[in-house]
Amino acid sequence: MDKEGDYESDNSRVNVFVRVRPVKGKEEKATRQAGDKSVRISVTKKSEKTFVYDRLFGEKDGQQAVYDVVGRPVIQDVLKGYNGCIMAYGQTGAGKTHSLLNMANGSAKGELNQPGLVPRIVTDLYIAMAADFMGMFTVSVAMCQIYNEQIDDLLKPKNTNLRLTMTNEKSWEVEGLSWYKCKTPEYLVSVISNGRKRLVYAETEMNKHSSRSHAVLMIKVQRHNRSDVVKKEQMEKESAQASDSEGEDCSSEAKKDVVLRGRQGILSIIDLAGSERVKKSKSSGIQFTEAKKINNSLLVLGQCVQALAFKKGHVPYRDSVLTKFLEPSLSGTARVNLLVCVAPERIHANESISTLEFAYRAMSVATSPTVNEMTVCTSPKELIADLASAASVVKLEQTEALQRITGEKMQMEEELQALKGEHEVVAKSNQANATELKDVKAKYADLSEKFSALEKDTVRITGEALFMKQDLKTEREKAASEAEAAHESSVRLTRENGQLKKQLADALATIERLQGDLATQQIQLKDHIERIQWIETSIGLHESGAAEIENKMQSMVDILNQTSTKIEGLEGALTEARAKAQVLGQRCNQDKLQWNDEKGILHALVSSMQKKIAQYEEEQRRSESQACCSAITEQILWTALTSAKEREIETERTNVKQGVEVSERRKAAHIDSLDEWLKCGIPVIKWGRNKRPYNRLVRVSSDGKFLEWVKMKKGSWLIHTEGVRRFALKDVTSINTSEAGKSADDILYTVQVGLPERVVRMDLASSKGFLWFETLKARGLNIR
Ligand SMILES: Nc1ncnc2c1ncn2[C@@H]1O[C@H](COP(=O)(O)OP(=O)(O)OP(=O)(O)O)[C@@H](O)[C@H]1O
Repeated sequence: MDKEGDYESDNSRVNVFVRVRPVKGKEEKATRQAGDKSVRISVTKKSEKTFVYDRLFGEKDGQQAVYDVVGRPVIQDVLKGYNGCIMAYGQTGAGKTHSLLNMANGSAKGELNQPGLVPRIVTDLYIAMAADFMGMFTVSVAMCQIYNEQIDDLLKPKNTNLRLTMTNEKSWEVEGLSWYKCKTPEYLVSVISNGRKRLVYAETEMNKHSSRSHAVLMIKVQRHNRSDVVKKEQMEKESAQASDSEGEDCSSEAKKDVVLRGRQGILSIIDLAGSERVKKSKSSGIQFTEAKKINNSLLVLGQCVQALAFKKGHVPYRDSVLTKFLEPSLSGTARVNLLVCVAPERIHANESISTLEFAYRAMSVATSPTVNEMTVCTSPKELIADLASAASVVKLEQTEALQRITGEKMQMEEELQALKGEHEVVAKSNQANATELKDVKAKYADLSEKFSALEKDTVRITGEALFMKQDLKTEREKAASEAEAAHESSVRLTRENGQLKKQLADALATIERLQGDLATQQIQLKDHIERIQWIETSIGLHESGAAEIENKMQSMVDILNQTSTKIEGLEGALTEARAKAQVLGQRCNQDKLQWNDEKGILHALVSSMQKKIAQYEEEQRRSESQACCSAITEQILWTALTSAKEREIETERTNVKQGVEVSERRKAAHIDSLDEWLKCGIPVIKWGRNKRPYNRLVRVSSDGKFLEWVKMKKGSWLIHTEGVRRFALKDVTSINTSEAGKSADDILYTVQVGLPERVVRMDLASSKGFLWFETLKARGLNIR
């Protein structure tokens, strides 16, 4: 078992790794990672299946992680002489090509930052070879695709429809497939990139760049051990003992009597086309045929894996070109790493489950990889030349390395020297500055001392000069008094005077000279003071920041002071405003009191008005009831006036009832008077909904065709001309009576006019009304 990081590969069976690519867009996920080896998948939300593999790569695992586990161990095996096979299997669009063939040179869109297994394998392969000095390596590459069950060479486009032929080792070989030797990784990558360009891709609904063929890349690595050289005769003896050994037949090459023993490993990297549901991929025409062939070959692959997993006697390798091609790997002589790619979306859950089941079965396929020994015949001369060239390469490398190291060392030394020089210059200038400062300070002290000494001298000399002047004055006075006092010694005195004058002139000259010296010394002193001031200024520059800050602080203090002054002013204004507010408040209180008074007056006014309104309403009620009384009185009068007529009507009714014949004249006279009464109308009181009485008059129109409901003027029995409602007498459907109360006046008359939907009711209550309506009825005026 090989160990890669925390993964231990198992060479006794196919190693299976599952990679779940990131989910696309906002699709719902059906897969869930459970640890670094198992994946859970659910078709519906309730059912969930768990599968365990050699390693699971989730969305966050990048290409390097996949390479470390799937790719790197296989390279080690191939370098040891085993055949290796890395195969990517999965539904279309699940990430097989992304994982295997993405090139570091960005030969396809979006590949640049995520190189897949192939470029990483190439790099590591050449690094491993360079580190193995005792090995002589030959790397060759071949590429082909299985497209519609046909094998085409990808490195030599004219080589199409190649045949698979059985080799001595009972495995299949692609006849006529071109192999290219690659001395450098750059060349190998460029060959692979060119081959990739010839792969058939198409855009489908499931994948914009869908592989339509199974892509096969084969890298053959031959390693001969420089130290493992045998003589031809010895080799022949050995091969006689073990006749099965692979290798070149050197018998025809007499001069090549030296044999180099070695090993050969072929690494096959297979990017299988993805299985697809035609319904989903919407493939049609050529793409439909391609999909059918792809699905069929993958089906046979599944059957082969199933047969191998269950160790069945027959494995249907020959049922498809793909399985024929894969037979050497699947039958166990190679180390096989299967990378199964899965799409995580729930819409692909069924396909993903089939893929995971296939992968799970593949884990049971047993392998027992064997080392491929091989020999190469060569002559001692060739061997020596190879060793010499290898040695020269190493020497060249050594020389180059030495040169490079020496160059770097020299450069570093130069840099060190330059740094040292710079350091010295800086140190010197520091020292010089310190010395200069010291000198200047000493000079300053010296000059200060001299200056104070000069000052003292000046004071002393000035004092002396004053004393001398004083003495001279005294002497003159003395001389004058003496001249006056002793005329005779005037000559002597004059002479003495002259001498004294001379002494005085000398003294004055001395004073003048001393004064000149003093002035010169003062100028020098001034110069020195200025110099010292300049030095002090330059030294004080460092302190200027502090001074500046102090100034700023001072200005801030000033601002603060100004602000406090303003605040004080504002406080004054505030006090003033408060006083004003107090005055206003007082005034407001006064106004409030006044307003309260006015409010009281208003309240009194309102209550008096309310009283007046109540009085007025009372009066109105009284006048209404008076009107009502007058109406009743009038009714009574009316009743009295018409009682005679009533009696006549009664008689008439009795006559009508008894069928008594009334004389024509009498009848006419009576009818006339009745007609008149009907037209005159009957006053009625209508009680409104507001419980108030309203005066109304019910009469028959002058043409005798209408029943009129006449509105009276408010509170009187005067007819309101506009308030007449007319109902055609022919429409009066019924006049009913009902007893509303006990007295005759309480009888309610309901006059119904028109159809039921236009019913107008006139409710009248009076005995006179009864008579009136009875008369109307008796008159038989169209009443139905
Ligand atoms: N692990 C991943 N990380 C990011 N993108 C991925 C990953 N796997 C696949 N993809 C993206 O998904 C898309 C389909 O991937 P890819 O072409 O490799 O699928 P495929 O399995 O080779 O499909 P087909 O069988 O149709 O060729 C590509 O755009 C690819 O960049």
